[in-house]
Amino acid sequence: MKIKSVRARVYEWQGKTVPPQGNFCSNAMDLLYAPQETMSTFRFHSWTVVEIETDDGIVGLGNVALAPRIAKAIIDEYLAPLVIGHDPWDYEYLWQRMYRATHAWGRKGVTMAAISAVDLAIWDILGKSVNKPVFKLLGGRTKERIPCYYSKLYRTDLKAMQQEAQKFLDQGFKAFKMRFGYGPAHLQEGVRENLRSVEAVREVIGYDCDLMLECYMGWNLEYARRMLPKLEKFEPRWLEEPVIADDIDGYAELSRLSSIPISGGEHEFSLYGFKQLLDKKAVSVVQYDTNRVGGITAAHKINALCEAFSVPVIPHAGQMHNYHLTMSTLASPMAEYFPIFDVEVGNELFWYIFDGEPVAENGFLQLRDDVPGLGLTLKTEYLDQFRIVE
Ligand SMILES: O=C(O)[C@H](O)[C@H](O)[C@@H](O)CO
Ligand SMILES: [Mg+2]
Repeated sequence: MKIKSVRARVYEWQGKTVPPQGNFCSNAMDLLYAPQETMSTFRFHSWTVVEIETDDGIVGLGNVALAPRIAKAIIDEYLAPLVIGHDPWDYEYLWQRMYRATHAWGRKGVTMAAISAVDLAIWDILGKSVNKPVFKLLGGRTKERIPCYYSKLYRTDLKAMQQEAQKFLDQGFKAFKMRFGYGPAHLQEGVRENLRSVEAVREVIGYDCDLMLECYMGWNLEYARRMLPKLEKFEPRWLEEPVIADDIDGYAELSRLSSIPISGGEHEFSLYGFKQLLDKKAVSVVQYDTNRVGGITAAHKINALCEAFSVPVIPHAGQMHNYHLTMSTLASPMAEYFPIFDVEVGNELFWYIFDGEPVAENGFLQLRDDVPGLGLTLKTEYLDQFRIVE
């Protein structure tokens, strides 16, 4: 079998979006004087879809949501010529070919995300060619069902956050991730607001549910040092991305300092990036995203590394490419889950592009043994609300 063609198209959402609310999620821009709404930099309203076809007509689907137009250009210009004409079963060779050919400028960030999208499509082909779901090629079924956590609860007025938490508690979720709205720039009032929002959510879900706290790189080491002792009484499962991804020593200090597990990884790339995080004991929960980190080829290796370090892997984002990695290893106890919502930040856009994504039931997800490959097809229902860039 040989790869015959690689097609990368950008799906740009033109439909309704929920306007960004002020302080709905602390983020890396908050520390700068940024008069415009700071989350505008972190809105994922377009997505690159990769379709790889083999000479015997199998089509594999991949996807990438970071800098989609740039990712498409990298795929068209650099990555497609490196894989066309080759056997997709030589996936390690093809991964190394893409990684090494772009190494001078691409080891992390959008190039690694583009490599991930091509790699996902290759694995989709592998599964389809042997009529097996991808997780069966990685280690098989390690769980009857995948526990997942409800991930949204962007900061808004406390009553609305409590109603949202109640709604999904009633749907059987036992774990919830909420977002802080404030960071160092918002002074003591922001500290108080942050604590009040955690208290409000805990009031609804109680202490028999897990609560994860998301900073999305919006704090810094000094602020996190001040906040951690104040958060201990809320028994968070983890505190996520308190500092920017490059501040690995900052992560390591916070991990040493507090009993609250520090999580991160959605902005880290490649096996080597995670070796560094683990060697420095920077995180207690690893959260790579398979469509960023280097695809399934890289994520599978990182799973093994995390198993050796006894650090759990709970991939960023509830999307099919991550579920196959979680299903196939005991190192990954659960998955993140973004329910279907009106398009807001864009985490939910996946639902508008693909069919096949499992819907959570009672806080669990299921992957089927009889659906080959990744298990996704391209949705047609919302096609008229996208501008497609060929
Ligand atoms: O962990 C997450 O889900 C990410 O950080 C979100 O995608 C981002 O939108 C911030 O909430
Ligand atoms: Mg996060």
